[in-house]
Amino acid sequence: MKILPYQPDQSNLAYSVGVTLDRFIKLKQSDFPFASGELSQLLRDIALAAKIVNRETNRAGLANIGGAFGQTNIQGEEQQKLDVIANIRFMRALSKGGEVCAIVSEEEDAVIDLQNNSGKYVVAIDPLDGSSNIDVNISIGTIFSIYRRKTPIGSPITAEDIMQPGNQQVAAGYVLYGSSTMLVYTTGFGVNGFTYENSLGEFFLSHPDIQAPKNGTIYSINEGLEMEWSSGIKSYVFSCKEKRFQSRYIGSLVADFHRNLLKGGIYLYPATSKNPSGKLRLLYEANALAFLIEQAGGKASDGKQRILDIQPESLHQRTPLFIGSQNMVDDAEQMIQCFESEITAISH
Ligand SMILES: O=P(O)(O)OC[C@H]1O[C@](O)(COP(=O)(O)O)[C@@H](O)[C@@H]1O
Ligand SMILES: [Mg+2]
Ligand SMILES: [Mg+2]
Repeated sequence: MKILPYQPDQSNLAYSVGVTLDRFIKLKQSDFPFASGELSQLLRDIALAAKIVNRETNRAGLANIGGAFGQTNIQGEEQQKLDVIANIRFMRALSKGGEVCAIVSEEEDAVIDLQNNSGKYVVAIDPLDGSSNIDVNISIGTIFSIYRRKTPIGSPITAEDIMQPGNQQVAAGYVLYGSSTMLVYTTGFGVNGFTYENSLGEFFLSHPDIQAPKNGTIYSINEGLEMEWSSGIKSYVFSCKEKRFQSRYIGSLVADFHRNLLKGGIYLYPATSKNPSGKLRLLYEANALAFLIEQAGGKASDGKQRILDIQPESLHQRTPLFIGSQNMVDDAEQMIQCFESEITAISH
């Protein structure tokens, strides 16, 4: 009986499909000798729900799942059907998985206690990001943050478990439902992106160890709100125009963030009279993207402080957000603070 050592094929006849997300999670888990596999399973549960929501988004136009749901959420925003569907899908996957004790969702007024005595993790989630783009076939996403609970497993959920600053995240990521569907995440050891291969039903590693360029030439801001900008924001955006930077704004945070993460750029959503604390939510939008951008060598600020150091006070609290390439966010912060200190000086 002949036994030969396996020789990987060199002919390139069958191209390598790459590393699946499952295998990657397993490989990365072995980096942590004391890992018990729960976080790995939780990431798999999120990936499964993402595959289902991906299918729903692909056929949103066909299957009468486009359009408004006919209710508003606690933020007073009209819920889209896909907001509600995505919320149901992620809730179900997270509750069935068994790793999670509580969920904070954009679409739920209160904390959802899964009454799971063995659940170690708290998840904050924006099930469907970019809702205004659902019906017009523009990229949308899902954003998630994962924390370890602070109180003993099995004890009642308390504010201590929920109101954790972003620097306590153990993992965070997003799913982008675009021309291709991608899942990008970090567990605090770099950022990796996976592309969904529909026909195989698998996410494959396509963007290993993503690094955000220190500088960029793209700025993303809703210019329709210019009348409400502070002079610091006006002067920063003007400086971008002077440098002939490109203005790119999709109106889906995940999609704008993803482009700027790969190409270099800055996304700005400042405070406005309509949203004096900014529009984006700290717990399930800003914190996750801030963890990712820092892991990729970029920066995230509210104009004054690091997003990840903000102590949350309410579930759906908003924050101004300046996020992207390190040097661009530094510049924006400097301009914002310089104008604000001038205004303070004048007012005294
Ligand atoms: O329409 P505006 O004011 O520019 O706001 C767009 C921003 O609001 C959001 O749609 C808010 O997120 P949701 O769609 O999850 O509510 C972001 O994705 C996007 O960046
Ligand atoms: Mg959102
Ligand atoms: Mg949303």
